[in-house]
Amino acid sequence: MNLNAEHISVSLTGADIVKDISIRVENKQFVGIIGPNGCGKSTLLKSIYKVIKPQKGTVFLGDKDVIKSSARIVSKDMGVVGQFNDLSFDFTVQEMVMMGRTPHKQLMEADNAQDYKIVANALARVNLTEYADRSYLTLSGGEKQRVILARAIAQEPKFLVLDEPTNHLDIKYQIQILSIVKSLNIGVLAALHDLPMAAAYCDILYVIKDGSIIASGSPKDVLSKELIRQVYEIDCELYTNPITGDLAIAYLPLNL
Ligand SMILES: Nc1ncnc2c1ncn2[C@@H]1O[C@H](COP(=O)(O)OP(=O)(O)OP(=O)(O)O)[C@@H](O)[C@H]1O
Repeated sequence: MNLNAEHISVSLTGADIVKDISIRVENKQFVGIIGPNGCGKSTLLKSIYKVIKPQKGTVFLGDKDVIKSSARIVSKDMGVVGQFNDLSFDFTVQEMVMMGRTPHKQLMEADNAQDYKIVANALARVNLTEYADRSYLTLSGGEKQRVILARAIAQEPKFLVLDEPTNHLDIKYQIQILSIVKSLNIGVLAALHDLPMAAAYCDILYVIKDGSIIASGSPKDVLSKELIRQVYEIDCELYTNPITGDLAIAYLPLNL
């Protein structure tokens, strides 16, 4: 399913945070958004998944107008793994993941055997089968992150938005989460911090600085030491990892 966000502008408390950004995710592409802390990645994603209403711009998922459609309608197609997933009330892991089934049910419709099967499969996918009866609030940050991904998988979305999905995760689970997301074979828009990881998993990268896109294209075309210096204010050398053949980055010390 294609996502087409055009001319998105968001101002918060008088400050222009997202400035006329357009982003396109073609069917089944994995598209990454990179940029330094505070550049507007989360704000842009929130305006795409309906938490913030942008002052200007349009968002279409397939032929559905995301901004004008109800959250319930959009959630039939769009899954979201946000940055902060804390709750005021406690639920079991299984209950949390079952919430992913809500968009597909009528009001008060009971969970059926098929829902339980989908939830069990989603938990297995993120290696949390044994955690089904655990209290969500007692989990570590990384375990919570995997539960939220399982919830999104149980939702069976046609498009997934991820805001720094590998926060809190150790290296094995960073790789696992991105590999699972890739294997879903649906359109993905993800804000990512780790540049080599973004290069390895994304078909297209958009680079944001101060609320504007300053570069976009394939990771190979976009990532250069000049761009990384311009965006992150750090010197580096890029090279090809001799073992994996992937892009690798050696960051050079800051002169403090
Ligand atoms: N509700 C708000 N009111 C005022 N300013 C806000 C609000 N939400 C976010 N901002 C500001 O907007 C800017 C962009 O924030 P955003 O969370 O989009 O950045 P980000 O690129 O996702 O950063 P990070 O990589 O640190 O998660 C920041 O300066 C932030 O302080």
